[in-house]
Amino acid sequence: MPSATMPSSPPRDSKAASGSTSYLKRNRCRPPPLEFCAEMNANIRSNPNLDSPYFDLAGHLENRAYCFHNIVYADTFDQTATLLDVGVKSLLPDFMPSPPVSPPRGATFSIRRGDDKHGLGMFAAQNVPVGGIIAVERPMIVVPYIIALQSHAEVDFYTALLHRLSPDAVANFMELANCKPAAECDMLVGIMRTNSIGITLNVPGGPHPELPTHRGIFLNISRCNHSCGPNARWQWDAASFSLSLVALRPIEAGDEITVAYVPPTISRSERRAQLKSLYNFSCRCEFCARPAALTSRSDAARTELETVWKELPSFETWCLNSTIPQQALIDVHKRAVALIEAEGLEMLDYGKHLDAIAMGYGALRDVEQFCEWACRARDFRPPDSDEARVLEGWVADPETFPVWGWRRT
Ligand SMILES: C[S@@+](CC[C@H](N)C(=O)[O-])C[C@H]1O[C@@H](n2cnc3c(N)ncnc32)[C@H](O)[C@@H]1O
Repeated sequence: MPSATMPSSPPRDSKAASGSTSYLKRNRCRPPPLEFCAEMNANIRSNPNLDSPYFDLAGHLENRAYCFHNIVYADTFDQTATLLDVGVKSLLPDFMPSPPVSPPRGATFSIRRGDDKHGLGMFAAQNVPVGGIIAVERPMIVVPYIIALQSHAEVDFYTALLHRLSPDAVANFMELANCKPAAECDMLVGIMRTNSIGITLNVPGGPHPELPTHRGIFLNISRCNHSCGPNARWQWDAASFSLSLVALRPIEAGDEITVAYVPPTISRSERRAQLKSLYNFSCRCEFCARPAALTSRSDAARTELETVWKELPSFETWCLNSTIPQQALIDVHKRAVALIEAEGLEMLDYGKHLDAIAMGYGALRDVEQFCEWACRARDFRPPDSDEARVLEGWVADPETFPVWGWRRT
């Protein structure tokens, strides 16, 4: 039953809003019932984001104590309300520094309704080049990815976290989408599950590799709808506690900005099943809407992209072993580039494939092809990035490429 009593106006000068911490009693972290542990263990072990194939809830809970804590920033008065493991909190700095990147001047996006009935979405307000920053945002709420208490307590945490934020922030949170039916969970839990984005904090996991992994709510970036061939990706910077939204393809003013909610290399039917179970929608992106005849080709292309790196010789091996055909490396990367472009999957190592092709031609002393592919690799990077500068230098003088002509013939 939905039961959240919303904090209508948390006092601005309250203890909560000042960033001080209040510790949850350790005895609340006692292991929950066995069936609950077994269910959590199975979920966490199979979650690729957590990389914890041996997760054990009881072990994770041992000595775990949480605190509420407001993160404050050097460059803004905004605050982030967090629920953190006490040990994790003790490792974070008092003030988070400014983000390493910032979006260009002027409005870069708007949040509005599109034509395709996905509810609200994020739309580009100006043209954005590949690698361009669309938005940079601090989270409003951060909680551990695994809150190691019984699920019925979750709503109490979210209510307490909202009490630590301004009334405007709370109102904005309450307007976020909720894809979960009331019978399944409380509204606050539904909003968290619909909108939170996985982030990793700058703390060691030690015996609990899942410990640094958290979920964050970002009021603007959480509005991005899903596409199975997204034109943008998230880039989390743990040092400044900021999330950037980066263009994967040139985006024109007015285009919808999309990200991938589920791994794009699984088949169309698996993607749709995951989206339905996690976010309760039937995907209507342009890739899902392709005619059925193209679906099996698309599934095969995505599977091939997932395995491509495993089947490749390393660049060094290819350089030094003349029995490996000259084109063996370059052709495989070119095929990957073609598949990525056809499937709209620039999020899958597109830049690394372009680099590898340029490097292959550099090792073969092919000036023309080297420059062509190094330019493509450069153009995929943000214009003022270190990577773009290095590639630019090689294009200007190919022989400065460190392994120029290394391929044995
Ligand atoms: C994180 S919210 C995204 C913002 C949301 N559209 C809103 O109005 O705030 C996720 C929800 O957006 C909708 N959505 C996102 N991508 C979609 C897609 N490709 N096809 C259909 N619905 C989509 C679904 O209702 C999903 O549960």
